[in-house]
Order: sequence, then structure tokens, then C-alpha cells
Amino acid sequence: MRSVSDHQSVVAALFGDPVTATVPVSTALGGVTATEILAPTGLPGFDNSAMDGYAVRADEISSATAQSPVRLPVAEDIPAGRTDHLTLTPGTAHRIMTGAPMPDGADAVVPVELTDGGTDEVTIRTSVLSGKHIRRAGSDIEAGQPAISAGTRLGAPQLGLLAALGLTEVAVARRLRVVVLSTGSELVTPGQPLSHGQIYESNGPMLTAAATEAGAEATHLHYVTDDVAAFRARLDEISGWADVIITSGGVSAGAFEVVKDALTDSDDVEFVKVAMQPGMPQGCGRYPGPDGRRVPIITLPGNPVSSLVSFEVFIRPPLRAAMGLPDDRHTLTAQLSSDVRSPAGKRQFLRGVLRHTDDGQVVDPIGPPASHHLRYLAQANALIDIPEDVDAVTAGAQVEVIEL
Ligand SMILES: Nc1nc2c(c(=O)[nH]1)N[C@H]1C(S)=C(S)[C@@H](COP(=O)(O)OP(=O)(O)OC[C@H]3O[C@@H](n4cnc5c(N)ncnc54)[C@H](O)[C@@H]3O)O[C@H]1N2
Ligand code: MOO
Repeated sequence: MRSVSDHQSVVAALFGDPVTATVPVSTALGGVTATEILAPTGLPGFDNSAMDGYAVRADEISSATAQSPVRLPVAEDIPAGRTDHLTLTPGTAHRIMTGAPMPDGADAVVPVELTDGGTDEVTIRTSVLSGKHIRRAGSDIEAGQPAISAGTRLGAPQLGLLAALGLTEVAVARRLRVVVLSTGSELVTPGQPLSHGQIYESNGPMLTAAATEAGAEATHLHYVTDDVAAFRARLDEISGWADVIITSGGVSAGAFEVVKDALTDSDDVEFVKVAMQPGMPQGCGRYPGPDGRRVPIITLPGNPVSSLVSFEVFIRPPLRAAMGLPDDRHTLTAQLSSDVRSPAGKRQFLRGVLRHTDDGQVVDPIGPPASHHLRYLAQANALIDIPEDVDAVTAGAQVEVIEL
């Protein structure tokens, strides 16, 4: 049997380096910057007022008090958006709004609250220091300075900054198109009636969600019959556009294993047993599409817990790396709250609930190890990682935990 870490390396080798694509900023949410982005312009682009008030020369109102205010004629109104260049004539004030360009010659803004709000003439009751309430050109970022570093995941603030800089396109690591192809004649799409022996298809939606959550563009397809030729024809079609194919089911030792039957005896995909529970039967390789593309394909076992745990252990880290994304799963040590057993010679990933207590991290194992218990998977927020050479761990011991 192959070790988990060896199979991780084999799967990871199927993924290439991130590919750069230039996309409109409007569609770049969630993308990862491929390069450092330098500001093409400074922000703010010009000196402007931080307050609604009056642009003045500070030395002309330095004596202003409530008892002895200074009166100045108001020579201009400057709303935000006024585009002409103005100069403040000595002995006057300009009524100015937040974001409006400062007139040349003015070196401070008096907030309207400190005045009588006059429109022809303003009475100023307080002095202000030179420079007060002015947002200087380039004080946020200067033209040519790094705005966003390479490898940044673009969220709302970053998209706001790109827009503020007037950028319409951004180079990002391309999101990979992942196809999740579930197989199994017993599987029925939720919403349809079930006959005896049939179950609802759950791996497809689950793995598609996992791939999407990992940052990929994931599509779910469901293949129903056990016809090997038809299955290969389906893969031929998918391999024309998918970057990664993930199948679930049909890889163990049974008589109707469409995935294994379609891909075995080829040099392209290998089927192996990995010393792991859940997730022992695995397959991976490159599917040779008719157009010459060799698309990474990872064939996961059908048992639901096995398929999701396998995705976490083998696919998620290299999938994210191939999109420029860091591995964001945290591995930590926690105290086990009850005894567990583990099959000798297999690395076990048990479902657990991780709690952060005053005395440190504690993890409660939940559910049996069998790989059809979706309920416990849905309750878990962590996987407890029990090494291959350990067959029992007692309560109170420290264990490795992968936080989900
Ligand atoms: N004789 C042996 N039998 C089995 C072995 C073995 O080594 N020898 N391995 C067992 C282990 S471990 C696993 S895991 C499974 C893997 O089986 P397959 O990958 O071939 O998956 P299926 O047989 O198609 O399905 C297994 C199980 O999972 C259910 N399933 C499958 N797909 C879905 C889906 N999309 N949504 C919900 N449930 C799904 C399916 O109905 C089966 O109950 O093999 C063991 N057997
Ligand atoms: O190894 Mo299977 O994946 O436990 O049920």
C-alpha cells in the first residue's frame, strides 16, 4: 500500500504552476494577483478638502475667536466635481465641500460648524492651523508605489483600490475549471423519487462545493450507467475544456466499477490502495483527450466521507497552489477528549469537533470510523490525523488536528 504522503506527492505532481490571465476588475473577485500592482496615479489625485467648510489662508484667521470672529467675503463655491483650477485671492474665503479640489493659495479648511455658514460673507469663530482638513495629493498612495502585492486574494477592499486607481483589468492566476463527475447507477438526483436500492447523489454537490470553496470554478456532472465506452466518450468531451477532472465512485474491487474499468490497463491513470482510512482506493493520472490535452484526473472513492476526506488530503492543497492560493488549512495540536482506536498500518482521519478552551485546544472524536456517516462529517470542524503506526490513542493525549 502507498503511504498518504507518497500519494499526496503523486497527485500534486499532476498540477502545474499558476497560469496568468488578464481579467476585467469587475469579474476579478476571489482572484489572486499574478504580479505586483503599482499605482498608475497617486491617491488622492489632488489636494482636496476633508470637510464641508471654507478654504482659507490660515494666517488670515489666526485671531478668530467666538468673541472676536473674522469675517471674509465668499468668492467661490467649490462643490466636489468642479474641474477648473481656482486661486484664493488674499482676504477672501471659498465655500468648499468634502472631496472638492483646494484652490491654490488656501492652506486650511474651516469646518462649516465653526462658522455662521454664510454664502456671501462668512463669519469664522475659530482659528485653524495651516494644513488642517486638507487631504494631500498622494497621501494615501503615490504614483508608482506598490498598491497590491503579488499573490493577494482580491476581495472587496482590493477591488475598491483597483477601481480608485482607475484600473479596469488585472492580471490574476487563472481559476481552474474543475469538473466533478459522480458515477453510480444507484444515484438519483435530489428532488426525484427513490426506488428501493437507490440513494440520493451527494458526492457531486459536496465535492463541487469543496472545489468552489477552494477557489476553483467547479462544475458538477453526473454519469449514470455502467457503460464504459459511453463513460470514455463523456471524458473525451470533458477533457476538451476542463483543467482538472475529479470522479467519485467506481474505483474499488467490485464488478461494475465504471471508472476503474474505463481507465485501468492504460499508462495514463493508475489505481492504488493508499494506507489510509477513509479513502483507501484511489486513482490518479492524466486523461488523454482526443485533442491531445492531458487533463489531470483524480478518481476518488465513492463512500461520501472517503471522497471528501480524500479531496481535503490529496486535492485541495495542490489545487489551491495551482491557482496561486496558499494552503489555508491549519494543522494544530489538540488534546483528545476520549479514547480512539485506529487500524494498524493505516493513517486515519477521524472526524472531530475542535474546541478552543481556556486550557488550550480540545478535540472530541465524533461518529464511527466507517465512511458512510455523512451526519458526523457535517458536524465536524476538524479531522483528527492518527499516524499509520498508531493503533490506539487514549483520552488526554495530544493529537494532530486539521482545522476545516
Ligand atoms: N471487496 C472490496 N470492496 C470494497 C473495498 C475493497 O477494498 N474491497 N473497498 C471499500 C472502500 S474502503 C471504499 S471507500 C469503497 C469505494 O468504492 P467505490 O469507489 O468503487 O465506490 P462505489 O462502489 O461506487 O460506492 C461506494 C459507496 O458509496 C456510495 N456512493 C458512491 N457515489 C456516491 C455519490 N455520488 N453520492 C452518494 N453516495 C455515493 C455508493 O452508493 C456506495 O454505497 O469500496 C469499498 N468496497
Ligand atoms: O477506505 Mo474506504 O474509503 O474507508 O471507506
